[in-house]
Amino acid sequence: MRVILCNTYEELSKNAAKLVASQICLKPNCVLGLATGATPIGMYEELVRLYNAGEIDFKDVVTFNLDEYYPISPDNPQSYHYFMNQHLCGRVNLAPENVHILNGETDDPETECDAFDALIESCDGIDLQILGIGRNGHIGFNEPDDALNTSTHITDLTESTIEANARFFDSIESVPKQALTMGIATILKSRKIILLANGKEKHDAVSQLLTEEIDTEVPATMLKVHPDVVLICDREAYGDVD
Ligand SMILES: O=P(O)(O)OC[C@H]1O[C@](O)(CO)[C@@H](O)[C@@H]1O
Repeated sequence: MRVILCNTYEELSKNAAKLVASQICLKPNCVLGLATGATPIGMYEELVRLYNAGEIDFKDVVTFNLDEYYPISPDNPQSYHYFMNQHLCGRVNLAPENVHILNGETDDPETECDAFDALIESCDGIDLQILGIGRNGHIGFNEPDDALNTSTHITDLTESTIEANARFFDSIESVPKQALTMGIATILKSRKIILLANGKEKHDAVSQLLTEEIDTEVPATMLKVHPDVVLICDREAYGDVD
């Protein structure tokens, strides 16, 4: 795993956006796997800036989002549909038919998840997957457990994730208790992966990732089997602070 250590969140965001922009320039019809949460917001800001400067074009780019709460309406400002529209899709020329986000309102989650994996396969897989990391080491919403699901699936959120994400909701009671998420194999099939982490809250997860053996109780450690992962993190997350 290559590590790019950054001094600031701005530097982290620009480095991540630069790698995404290079992917788009190399392959204008590339398939991107996208993440939500607080961490990638700066990267999306930078991508929008590059788009407005005429440096990248999203016309033929295809996207698949990692996860979505369940149940949740796409109109809910805390849904990942809403997030993506606000931070990227509504601000660049991504074609709506090329944007794929799991439906948090489906009454048949299993069929929804199977169809999502099949659609990724039919697009010849993900070229570049962006990931954040949960405080407990989750990637997507693959929570620590004694076994991990390989394909896209519905999952229960842990108390730790519900508490961490309550900051985005009116109250902890409003945080959905479940989510739909790409599975570990869905993520690992991506040709290249960028993992973003900033802030001291992520230090334990990052240090477990870098120092521990593969362990389903720290789902991010599964990334160690992938040949092309870049961790872009700040010094607080890395632990390199005075
Ligand atoms: O960037 P944050 O808000 O700390 O979230 C960490 C990760 O957890 C999630 O909320 C769940 O997948 C992701 O969206 C994010 O990458």
